[in-house]
Amino acid sequence: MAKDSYSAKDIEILEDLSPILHRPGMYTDPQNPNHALVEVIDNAADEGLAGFAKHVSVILHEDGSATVEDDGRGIPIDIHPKKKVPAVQVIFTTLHSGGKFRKTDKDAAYRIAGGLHGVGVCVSNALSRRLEVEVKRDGGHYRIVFADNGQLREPLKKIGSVGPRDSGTKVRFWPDPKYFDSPKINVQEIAALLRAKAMLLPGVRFTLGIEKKGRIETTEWHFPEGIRGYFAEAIAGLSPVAAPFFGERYVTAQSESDSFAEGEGAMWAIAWTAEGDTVTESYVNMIPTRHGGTHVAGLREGVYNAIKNFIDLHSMGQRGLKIVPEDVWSRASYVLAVKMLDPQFKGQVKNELISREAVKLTAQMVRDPFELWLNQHVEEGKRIAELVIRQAQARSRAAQKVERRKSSGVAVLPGKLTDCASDDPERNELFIVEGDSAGGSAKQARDKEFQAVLPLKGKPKNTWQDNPDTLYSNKEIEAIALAIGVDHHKPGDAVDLSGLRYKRIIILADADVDGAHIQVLLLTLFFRHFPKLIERGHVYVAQPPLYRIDVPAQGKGRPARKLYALDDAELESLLEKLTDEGVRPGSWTVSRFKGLGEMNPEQLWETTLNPDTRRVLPVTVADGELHESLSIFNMMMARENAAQRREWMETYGNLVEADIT
Ligand SMILES: Nc1ncnc2c1ncn2[C@@H]1O[C@H](COP(=O)(O)OP(=O)(O)OP(=O)(O)O)[C@@H](O)[C@H]1O
Repeated sequence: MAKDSYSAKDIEILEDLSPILHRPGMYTDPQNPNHALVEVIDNAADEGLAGFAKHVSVILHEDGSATVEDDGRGIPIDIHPKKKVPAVQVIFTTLHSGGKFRKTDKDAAYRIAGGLHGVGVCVSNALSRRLEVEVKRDGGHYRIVFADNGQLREPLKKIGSVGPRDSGTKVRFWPDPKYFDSPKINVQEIAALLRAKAMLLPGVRFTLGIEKKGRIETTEWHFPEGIRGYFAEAIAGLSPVAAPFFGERYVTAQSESDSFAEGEGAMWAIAWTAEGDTVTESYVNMIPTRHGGTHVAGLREGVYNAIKNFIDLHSMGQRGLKIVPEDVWSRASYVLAVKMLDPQFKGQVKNELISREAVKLTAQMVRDPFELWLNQHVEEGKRIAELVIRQAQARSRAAQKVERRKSSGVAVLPGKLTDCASDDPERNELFIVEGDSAGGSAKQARDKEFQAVLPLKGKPKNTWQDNPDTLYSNKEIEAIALAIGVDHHKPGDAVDLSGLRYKRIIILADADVDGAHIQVLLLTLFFRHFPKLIERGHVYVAQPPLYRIDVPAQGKGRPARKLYALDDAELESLLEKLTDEGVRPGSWTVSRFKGLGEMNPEQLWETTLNPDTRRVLPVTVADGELHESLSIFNMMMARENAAQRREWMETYGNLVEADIT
């Protein structure tokens, strides 16, 4: 349990404020003030998660302001040792100040929490005309007020006394309309959020009051049965083919895991329906992840493996019919709530989880209990399996149709291509890889089922000037065209893409100068001779990491970790973050990958190939901008444009960082 001597010394500072007002879009969703309110609610809920708050109340006032009150420990008000002002003032005015960084310490003020960057309420304060905080703790009732986008208006003052056990925080703020497209808080979204938090924290009462004509109408959410009651309401109206499967599993001191820390794990509810919409909700440390992420990928993986085993065990499979994860997943409705020490989200709005280890964590937690459940509920299991098999049949019929169409214009596939097993172009991916050695690693690491590899020998030709008639005289270029199944064309041509053999064509090159050159040459080929593939979003560039960081275990509370960084900037910020977490600088080892060939298959799979955990950049052009991109290519790639190119480099060259290692 987190310690309860939570005070100013627990509040650490990483950086000074102000960037929020310059670039609000980087810190908040400018549609409406919901995100600013959610940050305040998340803090109150984190007090509930840490075991202190029992009631969180939200009131939306008629004047557009909102109040959030909790009965947790109260924000510390003592003088901050570094800043020499009360901690509560530091928290609302200093970016990256908070009590949630230190995860390694078993008695840190918060171990598992939705907050992590120490940015949240600074955003709410900076984007407000006025913000008032009241804190009750240690027998005193205190108040501090900010105004005009985060300026201190009334310093912290004791305004009364309270009983020794009375504690908590109350924040009221008036969003500044000039930062939002609409100044109105979206009530439905807040209600859904509080409802979900009530399900995730069955011991905490959540209420939402709406002020109308001076009176407050209050709704309360309470799910004594937690996720069961909540999920039953969520799927009411759908008819699942079998009873929902509920489960909950966390790493405990006894069940020591070598990859995960005590308290990490997941809770879930899942059911399958033959038709209708599906419910798909996911949370990380009680933060809703509207766009899902790696934890959802882990649930999918765990559930897929369990069902596949069940189908094999009960000999329900059919010859030649392959079950793929999508068959299991497309009709699943679920609510998933994961707890982890150190989640990484895409951006401060936290809509999507990107922590790679969440895939393994969730899959591990879910798989065994689900297999067990299926085998204890064989009838239910069979009905789910039948639905999955029907999905697989439908998918395979659709793919066969495409295959038949394709085989009419038979072309021989290039000998260098290591193709995938699946015939379904909707799933399949082609990696165009630099060099035979990297090609070999990619072949070992890939999922043979849907990932094909085409290794290139050395640098591909610069095809900018090539005449379409002679394009294929270069064997490498011909191999690419044959593999993808689409003929070269010009912008604006009516192109038949029905022969396209892969939905994604991914350029995979080393993260160095040669790799960048190869990327440019291949992009030149696609932009110049296969522009439709770019317009339709089929071309991607893989982003293999440049660095690997091995972080040793931090006592019993935190197992050893393997982290990856894309470039120097990411490496620097990762190391800073580790230091903030309390990891001793220098206790980690950083290794630089010299090339793709240096990664072992498992690393290459995890960082670059696995769709759930890899990083790839889609190559896109905005509508109507293809011609502009082409003219830049023309300047860069055409032989006769050397003078123009030099001029461009003299003007913009300083913006390009040369990698000269
Ligand atoms: N209601 C509250 N009760 C107790 N402490 C609070 C409360 N609200 C904020 N705090 C303290 O203030 C700190 C800063 O909060 P803030 O919202 O700025 O960042 P965070 O929650 O740490 O991270 P994030 O930027 O991801 O939201 C918290 O870490 C916590 O220590």
